[in-house]
Amino acid sequence: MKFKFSSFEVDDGMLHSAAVITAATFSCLMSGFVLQNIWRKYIVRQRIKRRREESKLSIQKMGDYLMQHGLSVDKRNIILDMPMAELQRKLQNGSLKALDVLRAYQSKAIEVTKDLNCVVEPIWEAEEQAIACDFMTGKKSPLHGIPVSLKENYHVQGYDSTGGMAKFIDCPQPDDNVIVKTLKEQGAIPFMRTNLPQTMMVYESSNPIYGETRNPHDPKRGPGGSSSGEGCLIGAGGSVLGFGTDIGGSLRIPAHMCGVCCLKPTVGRISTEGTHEVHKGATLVPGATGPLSRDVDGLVLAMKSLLVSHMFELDRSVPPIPFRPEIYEDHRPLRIGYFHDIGYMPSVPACERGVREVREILEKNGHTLIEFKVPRVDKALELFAQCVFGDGCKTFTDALKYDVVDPSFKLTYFLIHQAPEWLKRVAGFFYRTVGHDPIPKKVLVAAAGIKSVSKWWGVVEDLQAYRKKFEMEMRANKLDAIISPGFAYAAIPLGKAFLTVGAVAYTNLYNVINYPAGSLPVTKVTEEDEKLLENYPTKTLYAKNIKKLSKGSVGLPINVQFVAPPYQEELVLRLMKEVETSIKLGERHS
Ligand SMILES: CCCCCCCCCCCCCCCCCC(=O)NCCO
Repeated sequence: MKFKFSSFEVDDGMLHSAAVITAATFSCLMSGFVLQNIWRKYIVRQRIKRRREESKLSIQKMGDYLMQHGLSVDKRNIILDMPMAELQRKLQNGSLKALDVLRAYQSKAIEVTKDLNCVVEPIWEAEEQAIACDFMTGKKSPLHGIPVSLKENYHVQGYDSTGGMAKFIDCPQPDDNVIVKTLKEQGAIPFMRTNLPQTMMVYESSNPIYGETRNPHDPKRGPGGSSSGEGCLIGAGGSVLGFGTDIGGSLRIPAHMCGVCCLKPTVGRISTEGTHEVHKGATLVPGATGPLSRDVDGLVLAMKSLLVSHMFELDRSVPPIPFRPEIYEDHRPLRIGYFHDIGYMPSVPACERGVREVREILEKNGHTLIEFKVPRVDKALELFAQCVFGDGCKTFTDALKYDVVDPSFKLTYFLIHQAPEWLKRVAGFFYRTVGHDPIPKKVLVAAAGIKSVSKWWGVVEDLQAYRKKFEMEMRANKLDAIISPGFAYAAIPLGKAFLTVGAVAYTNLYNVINYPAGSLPVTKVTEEDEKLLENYPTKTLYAKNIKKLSKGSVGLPINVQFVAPPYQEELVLRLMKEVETSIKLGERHS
């Protein structure tokens, strides 16, 4: 048979050859594509393996070095037991050497990371800096000789900031970030880099490069995240001051689960330049940087030392507001709002008791406590998801292309980041009908992305309206501050955070409204709390999971959050210090 096109004729044979050529080209392209994918994934796996080995080797080398140059156990333990104020005083008056303090903390950090895997690598330049500190004469800077640990996503010259993602291996940072520069200028010695979960958008603690960090109070449980390594290292006594980041609770969740203090400042109060975030462009609910410490004095010292002209000069977007001692040291009685339940899922009995006990302390100290109802938490959660996943999670999926997805991140990655919108809707339907919870659907649909600029502007308006509503509620009650649970529950078994992820509402609320929030350890889970857990209401799927996963948590730390309007960090710290002092006095008298 012959086909006649306008100027030439095509017979069967030609048609057949064309089909064969097309099929061959197509299968070549397909196999090329498949082979390229396999090759890329292979290269990535090799890169991950090499980086992991380098990290282990560097930690081991530091351990070996300390065997020869370390301190005696007694001397080391005396230093490690010092609260921040005493450590600072002794370094200032010269009765402690910076090098001894560094060696004490290096050796403790290397010791605890063997079991807990909280350190990703030591910062080798620390030794040189400590020696320089000890040779210094004249007036000492406030952080003189204080070792500080840094979450891995803080840019440090010469080191990678991977955020647990293979794509960023072998990209050494050209410079220290603004906080690191300011800390060094103030005499601090960055000495360890700490672990985090892959992408940092989960409150788990594992990534394929550096592995899984465990809880210092129960290694079968997670330390929270994403500043997992910081919470764990400080909680285990291997660091006295550290720094992390927080977009939805990543400073406060690990602080709560590991029993340490932290402060998430208002975004803008201190510099956020030079930290690795996957979705830096999502500025409506941006990431905060902030300190974690063993005690409130550590947080105060960190803030005083950072809020100085050096930082304001390095990052001119930061308003030059120095630390205001007049607010921190004020004794004026305050009106403080409190809640135990975000209005979405109740906090477990231990967390509720934590807030109750802090309330009693504050009332005894002369403050007025008023019950506060959080305005529409479903809206806050939806806004959070719209703001951080507004691109339909493309930034996240691009960052993880060819990467190994960590087992602890797989469900989040699949359902929130990768699934097509129809599947998100089906999952949302499941949560609503079987899980008796309408909120996940809103979050999942939000994570499918904002479809137009006008819809995006609508989100901006909604966010502004929600922030105003919150402010008006506080004004209506004439509130100066708020206290609320450190989180919905204490540390749960490793890898299970996704099953309870709605609990993030307890922390990300304060990111959505951009209020400074501190977290303070106030109690531990008791046998009585465990008994009361039996009556924990389990209306939703999340609540059922919380009840199940919270069993066996006696002895785990419980924190309370302290919150104030934007730029009132000093007020937050004042209240935290007041409660910390009262708890210590109470312990001494009991
Ligand atoms: C399956 C749907 C669940 C919907 C309900 C819950 C909302 C979940 C929102 C997504 C989870 C985000 C967790 C964030 C953890 C902390 C992140 C953070 O602060 N990162 C800091 C990065 O520097």
